[in-house]
Amino acid sequence: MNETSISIRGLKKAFGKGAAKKEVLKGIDLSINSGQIIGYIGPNGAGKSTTVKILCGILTSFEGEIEVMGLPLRGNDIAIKRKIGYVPENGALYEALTPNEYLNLVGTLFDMSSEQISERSNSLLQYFGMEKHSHQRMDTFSKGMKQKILIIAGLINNPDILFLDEPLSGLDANSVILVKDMLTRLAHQGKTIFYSSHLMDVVEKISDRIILIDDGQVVADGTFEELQQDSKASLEQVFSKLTGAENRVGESSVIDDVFKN
Ligand SMILES: Nc1ncnc2c1ncn2[C@@H]1O[C@H](COP(=O)(O)OP(=O)(O)OP(=O)(O)O)[C@@H](O)[C@H]1O
Repeated sequence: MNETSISIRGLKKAFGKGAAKKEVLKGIDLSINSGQIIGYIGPNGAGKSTTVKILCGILTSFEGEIEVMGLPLRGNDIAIKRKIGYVPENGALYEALTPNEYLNLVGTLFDMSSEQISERSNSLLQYFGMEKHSHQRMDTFSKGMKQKILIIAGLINNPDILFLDEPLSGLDANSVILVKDMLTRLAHQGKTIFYSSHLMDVVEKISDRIILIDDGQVVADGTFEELQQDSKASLEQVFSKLTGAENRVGESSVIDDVFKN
């Protein structure tokens, strides 16, 4: 169980060149164990999605050393992609397809047999109450229905590590419960869950360890209780305190000024 599944040393990432160069990740060091739910949080633009895209082998240029399940990411991205799942923030589905067709396509890319694909996708479609829509074109789906298919697609290959970038967007309260329960069970099975989200109440409840980044650097790392530092603060309050938003609250009087007439 608790072996290192992701090791990150001195991770830096910049976009653009010359005067337009922007450093987004400024030296991240993390060691993440399997069987844990990692809540990866931070303000807008802090570098969360960039980190996830690098770890999933989508962004291939970066500085530093990363190992995923003992394999250096550089040079092994295909082997690693076989063992991970990724639920992107703004996932593009092939919407002219039905869920069955789409999941079949994704499973085939992972070299799964058609029996394996239909067994796993049927169970997951049923779990999310989507089995009755399995033959319906996805361009007729609501946002939440599409999101459920993205989550199922991220799990179809039975990944050892599941990366989720704001996975609950569009999901109703019942579906959020289903996802939370599912992630907890998957972690108990030994999978690593790398969960990036702005929904502090969910992160607070499900994470074994919370990593807060701000401006491309880790500013807090620990269990929720450790981040609270003997206070009764909610994760939202801890977040505000550590990322400076707490000091900006008074500025909301600007709103009164703007709309006073
Ligand atoms: N392809 C790109 N080219 C240039 N800049 C980029 C690119 N992708 C991301 N950035 C910049 O990198 C910074 C971090 O972006 P990122 O998407 O990682 O933030 P985030 O923490 O996920 O934010 P959010 O919570 O708003 O989703 C932002 O300033 C963004 O503008």
